[in-house]
Amino acid sequence: MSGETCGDVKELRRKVKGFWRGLVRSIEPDTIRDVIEDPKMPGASRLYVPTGDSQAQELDNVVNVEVLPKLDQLTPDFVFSLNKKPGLLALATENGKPLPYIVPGGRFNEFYGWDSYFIGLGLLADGFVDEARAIVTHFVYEIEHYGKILNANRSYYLNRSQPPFLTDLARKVYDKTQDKGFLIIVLKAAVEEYESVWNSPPRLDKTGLSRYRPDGHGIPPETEPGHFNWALEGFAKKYNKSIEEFIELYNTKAISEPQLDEFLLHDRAMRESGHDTSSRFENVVADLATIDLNALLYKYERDILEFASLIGEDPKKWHSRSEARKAAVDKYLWSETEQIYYDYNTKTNEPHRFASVTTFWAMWSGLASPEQARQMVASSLPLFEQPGGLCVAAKAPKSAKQWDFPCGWAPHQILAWQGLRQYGFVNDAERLETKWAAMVATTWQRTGKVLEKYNVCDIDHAEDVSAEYGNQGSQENGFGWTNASIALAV
Ligand SMILES: OC[C@H]1O[C@H](O[C@H]2O[C@H](CO)[C@@H](O)[C@H](O)[C@H]2O)[C@H](O)[C@@H](O)[C@@H]1O
Repeated sequence: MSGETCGDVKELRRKVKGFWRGLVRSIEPDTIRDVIEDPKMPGASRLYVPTGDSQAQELDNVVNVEVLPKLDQLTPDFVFSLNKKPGLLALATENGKPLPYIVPGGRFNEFYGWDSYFIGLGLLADGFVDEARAIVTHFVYEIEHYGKILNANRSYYLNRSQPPFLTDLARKVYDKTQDKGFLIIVLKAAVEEYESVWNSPPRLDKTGLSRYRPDGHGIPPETEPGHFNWALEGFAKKYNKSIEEFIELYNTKAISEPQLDEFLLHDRAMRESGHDTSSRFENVVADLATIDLNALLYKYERDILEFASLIGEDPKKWHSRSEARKAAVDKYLWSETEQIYYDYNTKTNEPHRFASVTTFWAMWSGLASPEQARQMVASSLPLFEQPGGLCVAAKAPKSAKQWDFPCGWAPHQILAWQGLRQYGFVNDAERLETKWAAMVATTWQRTGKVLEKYNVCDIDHAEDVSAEYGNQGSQENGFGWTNASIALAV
C-alpha cells in the first residue's frame, strides 16, 4: 500500500467511529416520524406492534399504531394484505425505554437481519458493547414476537428471514460482559429459531440440510419500480394487459400462474438468502441446500452446544446434530475434485456447480477440516481474489446482478478474513484485508462515499455498480457493513 493510500485508510478508520451515530434509530415519541419513514415506500406512516407488547402500544398518541394478530395468524395472505398500508414493526424495549438500533443507510432505514450482525462486529471493534448487545436483544424480541429474525422490521418483510448470525454475535457480546442471564435468554431464543425456522419444513430437506424457503404471496412490494418487468412482460402479454394491470390481477388471485408462483418462490428465497439478486440463485435457490446456510447452522449448533455447557445444561444433542450436518455437507456439498463447496439441488439431486465465494463460510464456521481448508485456499481462493479483495463469483454471468461478478461485498470479505485466520492463513487474510481497505478508502477519497458494494475487479471505478437500485451509502454516515469492515480490517 502506498503511503498516500495508507493515510486514506487511517483517515477513514477515524471517520467510521463517528459514522455510527448517524445510523442510530430509536422508536420513541420524538423520533418516531423519521424512523417510520421508508424511502422504499413513500407514505408509510404506521407502527405495527405485536400482540402483548403494551409498551410499544403506548406510542399511539404520536403515530398510527396497529396491533398485529397472534403469530399463527401472520400468514402470507395476511402479510400481503398489509401491503396497502405498510409500516414499521416494533422492536425491543428495556427498563421501559426503547432500545436504539442501527440501520444500514441509504434506502434501508430499518433494522436488518444479517447487516446487523456485521454492524454488531463493527460496534464491538469500536468499543460500543451496549449497542452490540442491543442488536442481540432485538433479534431475541423478533424471534419471540414475529417467529423469526426478520429480513428487516417492516410489515412486508414479516414472512421472511435472512442469514442467521444470532449465536456468534451473542457469544462475542458475552465474552465482553460475562452475563450468564443474557446467555440463558439468547439460548432459549436461538433454540426456538433453530427448531422452528431453519430445522423444520419447508426449509428442512430430506438430506438433513436446510434451504432458504420462506412463505409469501405476490410481487415483493419493496423492490424499485420496474424491477420485475423483464419477468412479467410475457405474462402481461398473454392476458393482453399492461404490466401494472397484470400485477393487480395476479396479486389479488384473480388469475393463477403456477410458473410465476415458482419464480417468486425462488425470488423470495433469494431475498431471504441476503443475495438478492444473483445469477447463482435466480429460479433455483428455494431448492438449494446452500453452503452459506448450512455453514451458519453448523455454527449455531456448535455455539448452542457451548452455551448449554456454560450454563450447565446437557449439550450432547447439539454435538450429534453438528456432526450429522458436517457429514451431510461432506456428502452432498463438498467437491473433492474441485476442492470447493457447491450448493446441492435437493430437487434434481445433483450439485449446483456455481463457484461462490461463500465456500469460505465453511472455514468461518469451523465446518471445513484442516485439509479441506488447505485445499480451498490453494485451489479456490485464486478464483475469487481480485485487486479490491474477494469477488462474489469467479466469472461474469450473461446478465450481471448486484450479487454477481464483478462485485465484492463487505460481509463476504469479513467472513473470509476470519475463516482464513482461524485455520492459520494469516498472510492471506492480511493481504485481502489490505486490498479491500485500500479500495474502500481510495474510493471514499474520490467520491466522498462509503458504499454498500464495490466493483472489486476495476478498482479505479470501484463505485461503478449500477445493477438494480444502484449503490447505497453516503458521505455523512457511510454504509453499515462496509463501515464495520473498515473497523475490523484496520
Ligand atoms: O429492496 C430490495 C431488497 O433490498 C434488500 O436487499 C439488499 O439490502 C439489504 C440491506 O443492506 C441487504 O441485507 C441485502 O443483502 C441486499 O441484497 C432486502 O434485504 C431485500 O429483501 C429487498 O427485497
